[in-house]
Amino acid sequence: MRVGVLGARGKVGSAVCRGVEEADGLELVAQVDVGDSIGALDAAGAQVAVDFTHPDAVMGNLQHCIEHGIHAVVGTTGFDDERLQTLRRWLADAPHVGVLVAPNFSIGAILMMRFAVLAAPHFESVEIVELHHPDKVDAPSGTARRTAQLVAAARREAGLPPVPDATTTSLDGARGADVDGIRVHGVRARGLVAHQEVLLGGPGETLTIRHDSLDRVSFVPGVLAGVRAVAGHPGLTVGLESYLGL
Ligand SMILES: NC(=O)C1=CN([C@@H]2O[C@H](COP(=O)(O)OP(=O)(O)OC[C@H]3O[C@@H](n4cnc5c(N)ncnc54)[C@H](OP(=O)(O)O)[C@@H]3O)[C@@H](O)[C@H]2O)C=CC1
Ligand SMILES: O=C(O)C1=N[C@H](C(=O)O)C[C@H](O)C1
Repeated sequence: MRVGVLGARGKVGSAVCRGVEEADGLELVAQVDVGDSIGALDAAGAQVAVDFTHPDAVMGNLQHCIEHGIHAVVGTTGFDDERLQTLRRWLADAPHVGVLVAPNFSIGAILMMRFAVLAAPHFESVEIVELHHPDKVDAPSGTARRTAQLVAAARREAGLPPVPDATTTSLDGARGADVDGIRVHGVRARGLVAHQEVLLGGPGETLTIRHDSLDRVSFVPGVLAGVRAVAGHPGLTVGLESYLGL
């Protein structure tokens, strides 16, 4: 399978390029970064494009891929409902093309989200703390947003009331961002890569579910699994977990 990488000189993109080069049955045919033409994908006959670029760049890249019949595996963050709807509209005109958008490709993070969903109905309180390197441009992280949305849905389904919080006076930001009623806190510090805690609380106990990506190689096996599977999943898929049956 012929693979092109967008954001090829970036922190994750460069790890993905190495992963593709070392993988059986995959051929790295295009490496595109700022200043390069995205047309290099079509010129090289790429069948799948992997995007780890920037929230401001990813939609333009995906429009190009879909129009040129190139499947896409997307790690770049910044996807809200409106962007996902736009992708679905573009894909309706290209029914054979598959696009996978995954907020996190590491297996540990996917399981952390799954465990959080399992635990959510059993605890009165839940908050999320995401911790990242200070070069990250978006907050909260895509993973934290997705976790909060999934946890909120699990709580709703279980008929839980809103998370208790007696705060009536606070400094701006002191209680974090509100994502579907779940508080999400962001930490940025040199030395960190990508980390998240889901803190659940009930009478007399807390449960903390924590995941740490200590190296960006943690994302590569999931990306390669996405690359191998995306052509068999036409249309839009959100989250690698659907491909893994989780
Ligand atoms: N889903 C997941 O598992 C993960 C997702 N991410 C997400 O992936 C994205 C990239 O992260 P990271 O690698 O750390 O960031 P980096 O800034 O290290 O890499 C992004 C690269 O993309 C380049 N770039 C920007 N715009 C374009 C464009 N239009 N075409 C081609 N290349 C472009 C950047 O160039 P320049 O520096 O010159 O702007 C840079 O080289 C972020 O949104 C991040 O949140 C990160 C880790 C895991
Ligand atoms: O920017 C990063 O580094 C990461 N971005 C993704 C996110 O926003 O969730 C995935 C991971 O947390 C690393």
